Amino acid sequence: MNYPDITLASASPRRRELLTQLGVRFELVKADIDETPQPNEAPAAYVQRLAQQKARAGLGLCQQRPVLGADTIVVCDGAILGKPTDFADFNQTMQRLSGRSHQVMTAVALLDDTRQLQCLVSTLVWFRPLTAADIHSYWHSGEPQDKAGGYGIQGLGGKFIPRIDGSYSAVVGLPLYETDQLLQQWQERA
Ligand SMILES: Cc1cn([C@H]2C[C@H](O)[C@@H](COP(=O)(O)OP(=O)(O)OP(=O)(O)O)O2)c(=O)[nH]c1=O
Repeated sequence: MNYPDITLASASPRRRELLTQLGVRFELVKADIDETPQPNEAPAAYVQRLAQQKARAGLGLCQQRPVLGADTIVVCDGAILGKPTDFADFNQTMQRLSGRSHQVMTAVALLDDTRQLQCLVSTLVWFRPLTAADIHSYWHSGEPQDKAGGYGIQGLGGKFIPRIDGSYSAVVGLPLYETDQLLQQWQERA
């Protein structure tokens, strides 16, 4: 595939692996941004703003390549469930997700000084009912700590998930189909 060479503005090993899976040639920069939601900011607006800000922050650090930034959030009843701050926070999140469905939103932004392309992918994820023992042992596995919503579908967390409706790779952190489309669109209009 004829993709542009890009910069990935991300510290996430999952995003790196998914982009490699597509066969994209990229360099890495780490874009540190403030992830605080604005007052009354809707989840879809928030996740798109963060993806753009990560890409923008990367622009200053790269050598004239388009920069890709992405953000993933877990949304339940309109509330954004971020990375767990401690066990109490994680426990609350798991109680909320237990035995029902929620949304995972991933936004991707691809930009340089003159152009910007972006997409938003929303996936429904179902959790089976969780016991207190499930929640404790999952926390102590060490997996939830750096993950939006406190779980990883690609890891141990997958055993709680009987079904999804949408994009598996988007839940992990970077939607393969939509990212391919963005990169192709970028190249076509280069
Ligand atoms: C829901 C879910 C999230 N996640 C991950 C994807 C993201 O890496 C992380 C969400 O946090 P993000 O803030 O989107 O990303 P990040 O901080 O890991 O990386 P960066 O901002 O540098 O690109 O949670 C999974 O790995 N599996 C899952 O099932």
